[in-house]
Amino acid sequence: MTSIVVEVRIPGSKSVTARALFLSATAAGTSELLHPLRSDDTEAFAAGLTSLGYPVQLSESSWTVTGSAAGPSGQASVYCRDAGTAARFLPTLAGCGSGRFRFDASEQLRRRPIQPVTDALRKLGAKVSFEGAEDHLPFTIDTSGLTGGSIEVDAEVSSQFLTGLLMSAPLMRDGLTIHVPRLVSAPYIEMTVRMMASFGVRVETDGTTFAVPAQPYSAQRYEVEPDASTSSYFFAAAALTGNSITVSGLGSGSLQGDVEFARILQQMGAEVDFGERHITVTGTGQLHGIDVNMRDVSDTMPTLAAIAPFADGPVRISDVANTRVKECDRLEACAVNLRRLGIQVSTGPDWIEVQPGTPEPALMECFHDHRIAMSFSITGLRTPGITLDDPDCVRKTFPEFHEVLAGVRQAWGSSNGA
Ligand SMILES: O=C(O)C1=C[C@@H](OP(=O)(O)O)[C@@H](O)[C@H](O)C1
Ligand SMILES: C=C(OP(=O)(O)O)C(=O)O
Repeated sequence: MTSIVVEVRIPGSKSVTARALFLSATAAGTSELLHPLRSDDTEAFAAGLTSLGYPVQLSESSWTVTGSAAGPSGQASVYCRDAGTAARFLPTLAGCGSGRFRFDASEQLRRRPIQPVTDALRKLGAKVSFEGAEDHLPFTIDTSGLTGGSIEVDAEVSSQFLTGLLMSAPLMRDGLTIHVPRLVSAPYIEMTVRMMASFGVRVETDGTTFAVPAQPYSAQRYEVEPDASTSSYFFAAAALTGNSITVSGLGSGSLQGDVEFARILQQMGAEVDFGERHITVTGTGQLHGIDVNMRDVSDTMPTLAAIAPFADGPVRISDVANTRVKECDRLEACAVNLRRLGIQVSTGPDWIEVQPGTPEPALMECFHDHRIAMSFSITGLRTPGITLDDPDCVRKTFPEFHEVLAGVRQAWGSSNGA
């Protein structure tokens, strides 16, 4: 079977956009971000920086950030909406300033863990007062700058705790050495270290200790690469339907660990051309069962779980405990929806196993989680009649998802002569 390759334009990476915004804000001068992601999460991040005194101007294809080497000063209130990145990265920046800074978020994000961040703030000299539950948002930071020095941070629940501290470390009086006994989602830390280098700051690391001297960032003109986690839905769609898709701007040089999702599809039987700056996935009509550890790429766990029933054997995904503390408990959310489709599934504390089967039409419960909505939309390519209870929740990272998916289907349809 020959299939026509459809190229899909994927918006900028959420994680790269958030880091580029942070690093631009803390570099004296004006930085320009090219092709950033415009979505609920990155708008919350940009608005948070603007509230802290680092104005971000948003236009269609580039954003301009007016940075300053000094931490924020005075009083500010930051509302993080649903964005884990904003809640975990911005408080340490606020701590490096001088004044009183209040942080709050949606009900969903208020429930998510943040204690390693607030513990670190206190150890480094700030006062943190919680309004409701201890060690959760909302809280207020009273600070006159962070001393820095040496600290231990457990990043087993989220790597975002470490990223916020790393990016803030050059602003601390003595710089910061961080000992990290446990780390999940390690590729995101590599991304942080590589992007800090792009903005002029070197981190010395052996993988468990990270040493960052006090030093200035430098302003940049920075190109944001397409989002690899978002690309996973289109790669999965191609693998599932026997079509071909290319994403340009992603490949072996990517900053994002989630590009590895394409290689998982390859192990399952898809044909994958993994270039330096493009990835093409072609469905072969074969999708094999797999036993795969997704600790490094867990944002793509729901993508795989949602296409798993179509494999010719069980799909077992392991080492993904922290997907239980994302926008929702993603292991349970996948299990609930797969069962609604009539598929046999079992879960444990950090794993899910999906049996092969033929999904029946059903209403999918999104749990206000963009990744659940996008993943089960892909299941719908093979099972007409699958609907979502909250299709708009995709706006967290990809407001145009449904339109773009419809466009890809149409392009495939016409290339197949349909
Ligand atoms: O640093 C980042 O940009 C992110 C890190 C990951 O979180 P965890 O480290 O909590 O797994 C990922 O799930 C999230 O979407 C973005
Ligand atoms: C976990 C995610 O987001 P957050 O940055 O809110 O943690 C996600 O995008 O899948």
